[in-house]
Amino acid sequence: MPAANTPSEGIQSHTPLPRNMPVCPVRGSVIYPTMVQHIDAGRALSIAAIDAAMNENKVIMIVSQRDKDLDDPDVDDLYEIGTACSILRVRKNPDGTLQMLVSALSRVRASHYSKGEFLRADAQAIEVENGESVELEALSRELETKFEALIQGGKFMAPETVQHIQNLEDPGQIADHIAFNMDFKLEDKQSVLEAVSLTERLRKVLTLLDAEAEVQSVQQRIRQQVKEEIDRNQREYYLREQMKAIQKELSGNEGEEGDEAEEFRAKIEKLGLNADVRKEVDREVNRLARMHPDAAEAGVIRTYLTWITELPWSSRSDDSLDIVEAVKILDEDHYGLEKVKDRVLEFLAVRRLRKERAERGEIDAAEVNKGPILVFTGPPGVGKTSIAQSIAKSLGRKYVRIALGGARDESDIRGHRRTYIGAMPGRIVQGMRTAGTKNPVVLLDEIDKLGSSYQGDPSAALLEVLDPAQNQHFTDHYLGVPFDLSEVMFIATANYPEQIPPALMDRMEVIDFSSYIEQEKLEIAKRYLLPRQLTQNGLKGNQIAITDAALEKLISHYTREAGVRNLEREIGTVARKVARRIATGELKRAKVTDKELEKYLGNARYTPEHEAREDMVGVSTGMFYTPVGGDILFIETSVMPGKGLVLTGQLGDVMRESARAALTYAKTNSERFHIPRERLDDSEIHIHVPAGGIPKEGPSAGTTMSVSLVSALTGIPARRDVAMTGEITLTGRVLPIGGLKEKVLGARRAGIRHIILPKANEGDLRDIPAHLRTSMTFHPCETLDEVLDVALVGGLQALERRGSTAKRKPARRKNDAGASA
Ligand SMILES: Nc1ncnc2c1ncn2[C@@H]1O[C@H](COP(=O)(O)OP(=O)(O)OP(=O)(O)O)[C@@H](O)[C@H]1O
Repeated sequence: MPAANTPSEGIQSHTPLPRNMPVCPVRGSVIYPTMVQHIDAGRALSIAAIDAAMNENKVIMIVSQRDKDLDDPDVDDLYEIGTACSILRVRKNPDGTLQMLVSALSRVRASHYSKGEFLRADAQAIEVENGESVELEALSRELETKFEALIQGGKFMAPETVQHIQNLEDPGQIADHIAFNMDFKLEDKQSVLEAVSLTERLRKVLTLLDAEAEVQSVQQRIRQQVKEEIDRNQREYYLREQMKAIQKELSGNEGEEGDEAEEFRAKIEKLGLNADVRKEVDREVNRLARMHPDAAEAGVIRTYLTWITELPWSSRSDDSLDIVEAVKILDEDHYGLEKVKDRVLEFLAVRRLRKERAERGEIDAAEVNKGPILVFTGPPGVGKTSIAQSIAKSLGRKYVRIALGGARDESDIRGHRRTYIGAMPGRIVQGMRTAGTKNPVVLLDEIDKLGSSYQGDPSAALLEVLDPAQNQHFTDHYLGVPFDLSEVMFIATANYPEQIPPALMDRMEVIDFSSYIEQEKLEIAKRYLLPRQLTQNGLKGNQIAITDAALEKLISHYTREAGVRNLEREIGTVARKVARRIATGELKRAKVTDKELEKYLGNARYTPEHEAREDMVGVSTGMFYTPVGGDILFIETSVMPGKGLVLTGQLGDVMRESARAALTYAKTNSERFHIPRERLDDSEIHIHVPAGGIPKEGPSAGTTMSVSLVSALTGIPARRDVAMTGEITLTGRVLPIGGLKEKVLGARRAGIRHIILPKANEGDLRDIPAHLRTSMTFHPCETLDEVLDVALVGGLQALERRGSTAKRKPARRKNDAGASA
């Protein structure tokens, strides 16, 4: 410890320092011994201190204030360690501020500050410890190397400063100068000043340089990355421009093709594609941009991109789930169909509740659309398609119909891969394009007409379309990227639900539409079809009146259908003809009565089948069902000399088997029915089912055949007012059949009042409108004996009675069908 207050380092080490000196606080910087520096002073407190120092021995303590924002620092705001400086020169600026040039003498520690007009300090020079020389040497070399590396690495420092530092020899000075010139934080600079031991000071500066080097390398890495990115962009831009120029040269036209890719890019930008899809699509655009516009491949890509840009990737319509409104719309567009409407409304109500729960966050949004797919089944023209349209209308959604009839390959649903010439997306994606939103109502029409072939089963692909767990990522082969179908509401239609592939059926809920009876058709015609046809044909309501009788005749004599499609067409024809007569001035208004119908539509096209005129031997009345509705048919049997069973009338295999079963039954019961053995053994039995060229199939004519056969063999006539249906077994049991409702409606239309049906079908009678049910008599039967009891004139008793008379004379026959027997 020196006895006097002698500077321990510095240029004027011989000059003793005063024990008390004025203090000039500085902000944000630290001055180290041996430096010569300009200091600007503007604050009154600094100016006063400088003045005082000049009047004393020109020594002043320069010290940093801890907070550089303080204008008038107090004693506690100053660091304890500062630098004693000798003032070399002071210059007064015109604005009253001072500039002084100081030479830093020594690190000093203030043991006490006092504040008056300015600050003063009792300060003591700090003895610097040199430390071990080898270590010092090592540290000092390391410091020089690090500093140089930093400068080499691009750290900016004025060249003359760098040179000055490199010329210094004293390690302490080197450390000080580096600390002064680098942009270290104030606390770090102060800590270098406060480091009393030289080795500690060097270590501190080394650490700070290390941190600086770290920052520098990160900076460099960032710079490099930015540069590479810019380079790549520039390179791509440059290449693209070159390519455009080359294409322009080759094609001789003004760069349209480059613009084409740009146009696609702009459209794609707006589609809201997810990242994966976007990547794939961008790749195709880039390929297109690189290609000659006339190249065949370019055409393929162009078509692909057009498809992509026209699909609804993110646009959707808002659902309106207002049930009251839905009821209104369904009623407005459709007569009757109460059960169907109820089910549709329930379905909408469930959706609405689910949507509300999803909005409250109680269930996942994806759950809203879950649930069975509705499938509307029933004959053509009963309103399946049009009610689906009304559902879309009431939901405020777009509507598209996708025809599935005849779809035989997987590619019909899923499209062809783009490698095929003329490849196209499948019907689903085509439908989505037509819809233009991602949440339309999609009607999958005729789902029962899906075929299958060696090229894959379309129903498997359809399964994916309808499965909520999979259809979010439905992949069409042509698009090659997933398309989200999860928001679509699918509804299917089918004429024959039993022909829907079972796997699909599992996911569906059947809503059955049955055929209309005459009365319903009349109402639909009056309320919906007629007004619509009038408008379509430019007629006003008062220009034409069609009487109810005319409409009834139209229904019975000009159409034969379960629905009302042909009826509408025929009404349209009448309306058109009337319109023509009005337009030519021939008429002002027309009244169409049933008598006049022929004038407009020509001769009646159908004569409805009516119950037979009388009870006949060998002729029984059956019922059948086709897609156009139910009707009756007659089965005739005649027995003549000869051998074997002859069946005519375009009968299918199953129906032929029914006939054989009926014969076997008759044979096994021949004794009971008093049928002579020789009549069975030496006769040709001919069963004929008339009614033109209509092919007939199915087991349900079993009872009718048996009645016809037994009647022909026994000579007991069958009742004309009884129609029947039912499958039979060899032992004479009666088994259930399908389509009962349609069959009964058909029979009723033909004027029949007694129906024999299998006991097991009794429950189906519920589907028949009550007013029809009460006006008819139903005979549920379990055995053929019961059937014969109802169907034969006189019932089973007649058979037994006949036993006593048969041997004497054959029964009198009333018709020619059995005449030759
Ligand atoms: N109950 C009804 N009320 C009013 N109009 C009806 C009703 N039922 C059917 N129609 C009308 O009959 C026509 C045919 O109906 P639609 O096309 O919906 O039949 P469909 O059952 O879908 O037949 P397909 O199975 O052949 O597709 C439509 O114009 C429809 O508006």
